[in-house]
Amino acid sequence: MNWDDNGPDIDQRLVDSGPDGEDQAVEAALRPKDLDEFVGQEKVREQLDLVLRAARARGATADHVLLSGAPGLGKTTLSMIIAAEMNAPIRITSGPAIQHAGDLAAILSSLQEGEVLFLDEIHRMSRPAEEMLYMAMEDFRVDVIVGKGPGATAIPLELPPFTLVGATTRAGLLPPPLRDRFGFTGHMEFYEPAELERVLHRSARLLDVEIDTDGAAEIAGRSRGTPRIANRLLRRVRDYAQVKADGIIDRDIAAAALKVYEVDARGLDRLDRAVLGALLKLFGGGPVGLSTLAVAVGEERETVEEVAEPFLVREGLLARTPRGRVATPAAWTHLGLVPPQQGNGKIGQQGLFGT
Ligand SMILES: Nc1ncnc2c1ncn2[C@@H]1O[C@H](COP(=O)(O)OP(=O)(O)OP(=O)(O)O)[C@@H](O)[C@H]1O
Repeated sequence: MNWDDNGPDIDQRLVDSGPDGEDQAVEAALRPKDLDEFVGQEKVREQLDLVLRAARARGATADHVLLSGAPGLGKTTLSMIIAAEMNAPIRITSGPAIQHAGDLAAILSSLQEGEVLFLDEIHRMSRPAEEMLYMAMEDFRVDVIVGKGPGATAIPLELPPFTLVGATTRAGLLPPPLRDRFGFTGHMEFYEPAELERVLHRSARLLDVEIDTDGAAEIAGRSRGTPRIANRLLRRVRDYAQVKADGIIDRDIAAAALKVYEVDARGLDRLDRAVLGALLKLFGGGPVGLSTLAVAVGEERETVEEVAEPFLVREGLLARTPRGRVATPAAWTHLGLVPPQQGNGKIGQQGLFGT
């Protein structure tokens, strides 16, 4: 198995919150273009609106903005909205693409006045680049080092004022000196089902797909609080509706389509249910060690820990304890099983997709 610091390399899952090739093509068309169109995230939206309005009123460049939150919640989208609201161009790059301070100097020195620089995964930048960024953010200046060893000289380079929008999945990973240089930090939360329904209705309109209220609710409930996943599920349900029905998405069509794609009523997929199923059926709900659980489902430890568990924990279906992994009562209910003290872990009446 390939395994880099991005996480385990398993087949792209329908419920993965990272982008896939098809997403990248479609996402551009589905991105809200201004703050009014951007669904949910009320706090971040309201605060950002103030920051941007004030900057516009002063005729100044907006303060640097840090956006933290899980993949697919709209950080890239918000950075584009910031540029649009400031009527400024945007440059998009990412931490892993900037390994040398020189890479960053080249980008910074080519920015136009007022330009927005979106730096995704800012926590994965190299240390020398990060240190150059401190000075660039604060003084709009960088020192370019020319030559090596004792003869090396630092040539100061003035930069035009710009707005840095940094995105990170975990603000806690940023060194405090970097975090402190952002004038505004917005934490993006997972979306409520009702908000995802609004995202879905909007996307369906743009994709020219007919969907009713119940159909949108059915997809929203399975989208793990993430607009990217909601939009991806919508496209798969649209395919099903076109091939198997009249193209209109209602609750039954959405449920039938997502049964085919093995995404259940709470958004768990085959891997999630395999982990949960093993924990319940083979180990009586735990506690069981991670390695044992991984062997039981035929996956790597990292896959179970990094890919399946975070959502199961977030959903309150699994707990990580010092003695091992433990299923919660909700896990038994979700898989239609009866906890041992009530009935020795026998399979109950409910089917997996009906719960
Ligand atoms: N609030 C929202 N309203 C409507 N659509 C949204 C919203 N947030 C995200 N989306 C849609 O979800 C998709 C993913 O959003 P985006 O690329 O901005 O996420 P991200 O947080 O930058 O993810 P990553 O960290 O993986 O780059 C886009 O198609 C975007 O249109």
